Amino acid sequence: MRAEFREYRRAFRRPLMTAHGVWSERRGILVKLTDAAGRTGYGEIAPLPWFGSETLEAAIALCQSLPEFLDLADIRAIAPTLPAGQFGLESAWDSLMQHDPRKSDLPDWEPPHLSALLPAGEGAISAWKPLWDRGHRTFKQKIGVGELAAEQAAFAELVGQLPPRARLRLDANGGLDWDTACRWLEQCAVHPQVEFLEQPLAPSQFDAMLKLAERFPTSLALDESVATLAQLRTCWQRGWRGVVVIKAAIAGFPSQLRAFCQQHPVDIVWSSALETAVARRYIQAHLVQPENSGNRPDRALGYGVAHWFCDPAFEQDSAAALWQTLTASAIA
Ligand SMILES: O=C(O)CCC(=O)c1ccccc1C(=O)O
Ligand SMILES: [Mg+2]
Repeated sequence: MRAEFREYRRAFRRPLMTAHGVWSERRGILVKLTDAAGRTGYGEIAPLPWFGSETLEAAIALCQSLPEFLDLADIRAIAPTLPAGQFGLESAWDSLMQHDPRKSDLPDWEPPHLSALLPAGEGAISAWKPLWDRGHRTFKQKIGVGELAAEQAAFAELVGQLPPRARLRLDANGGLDWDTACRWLEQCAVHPQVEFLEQPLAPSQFDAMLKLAERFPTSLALDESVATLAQLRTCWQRGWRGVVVIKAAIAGFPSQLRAFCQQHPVDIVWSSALETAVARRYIQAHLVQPENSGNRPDRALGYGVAHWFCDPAFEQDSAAALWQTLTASAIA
């Protein structure tokens, strides 16, 4: 299998504001595998170092270290310290092996609906209605970005406006401490539209997160704590039975993730790492299936972030066309 790699770098239309700071462009790598018969498979390495994956530099070094002609053993040997690399190479391999040109690779079941990401703070108040009118029923808002009092005032206004059957996810990206997490959960307790509070505390605060989950009625979700399959395994072994947000693009080998999800009744929310359509299509076709979605195949997908890139080529379906636009940035 001949392996080629091209780097990409594109701005978002609007930056993602989280407790980690402002993120305004995505960098990553497209992978192209070609077999002796000329069949191709594409994959994407989309690292998220602030989330716990490898850096782009480490991913580039991986691409440079792989042989030009590789087989499955070379892919399986990619170190667990390179989870986005494991995903990108194995998904490219799967795409080549499983691609049947007579068949669409779109799932043959109706996937759960998409959660729409709202701006942080009071920006959400004018943003939710047009999204509701477009059919979104689940929303997500970042918290822990600005000042607590202002964020809680905006939250109260937002939940006051949302129809009772709307669902709202709050995502703190690990930016709260015990006291502020309690103050948020007190607010959430009186607003049944809140589906869950995502990653209130830093991943190092696992035991405190278990305690919080016991103390308040609102569900908690882990995200940064379960960035990779290895972390998901550890949290499961340590007793986490709440929601887990899975960003498959940085979680490691998709085959192992699939096996884990089929063997354990995990309450999964599949979520974007703001990857391009290349990884997104693979994830939606090969992972977001009822049999891989633990006990809750009805959770809205964290993929309501389409059109996040300025460059429309990054949202389109054809990996081959996107590959062509990146000719100038081949990794030698
Ligand atoms: O999960 C979603 O609904 C949207 C995706 C999202 O919020 C996200 C996107 C990129 C990086 C981190 C996160 C996050 O969940 O923290
Ligand atoms: Mg999150």
